[in-house]
Amino acid sequence: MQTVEDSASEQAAVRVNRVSRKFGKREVLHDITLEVRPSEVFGLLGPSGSGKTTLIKVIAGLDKATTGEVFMHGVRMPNLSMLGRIGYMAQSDALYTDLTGRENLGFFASMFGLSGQEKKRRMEEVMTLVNLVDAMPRLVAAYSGGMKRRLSLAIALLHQPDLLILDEPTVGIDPSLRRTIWAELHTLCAQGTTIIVTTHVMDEAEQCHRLGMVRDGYLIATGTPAELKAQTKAPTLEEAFLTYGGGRQ
Ligand SMILES: Nc1ncnc2c1ncn2[C@@H]1O[C@H](COP(=O)(O)OP(=O)(O)OP(=O)(O)O)[C@@H](O)[C@H]1O
Repeated sequence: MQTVEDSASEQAAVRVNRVSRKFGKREVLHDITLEVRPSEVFGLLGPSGSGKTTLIKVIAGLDKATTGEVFMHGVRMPNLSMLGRIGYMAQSDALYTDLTGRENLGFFASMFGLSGQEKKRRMEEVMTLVNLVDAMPRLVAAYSGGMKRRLSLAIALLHQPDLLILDEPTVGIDPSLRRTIWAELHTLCAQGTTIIVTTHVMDEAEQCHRLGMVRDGYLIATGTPAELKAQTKAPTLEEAFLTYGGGRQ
């Protein structure tokens, strides 16, 4: 049976409804409600330790809210078929370092149910995207930090997810490749992918369609970068953040 909440959530790619998360007695997410619209890049902006990773883990179904709920296209999460439509890239790379890049990709591609020509084609496509084709035969142990990030991103994209959740995807990646990756995120978005990305870098936050500002486990503001600056009369997002967070009188 559908509840009123469920039907309201159908408009949103993701709806987070009054989510709190406690670790022991300590609450690190406080009553968070937000909506991510289909085909937008939604950024979660906040300093280290503010709760961004915890929130996206709850959204991705990797962690459970203590109270509250998450819906994806109106379906209450976690839901097995919806989980298969999510691509998740964690902050620390979950890679097999004693395998090559190609072997890592092949392993995850098989896990996602890809096989034959399609598997080969997708592996080439995602590695071209992150500029790692030449490194495919090399052991991941010999990759730099940035290369591992790019391989992790390639893996998250393999099964063409509807919802891509990226935890600080461009840490350790040089500015020119960072631009390429952001351009690709916008292309994916234009093709219908919804993207949630965490960042504490202001110039990346500027590239998101909408932002949720997170501080000390509270969602302190949501809006487009332009709206957030206009509402606070701040020239930069950083100043807007400080204004919302109570850092400026
Ligand atoms: N498994 C856990 N057990 C206890 N506390 C935790 C756990 N995971 C996260 N926390 C705490 O929750 C708070 C939010 O952490 P979280 O990793 O979500 O922040 P973040 O904004 O993603 O930070 P960063 O940008 O450094 O990753 C922190 O105070 C952290 O210590």
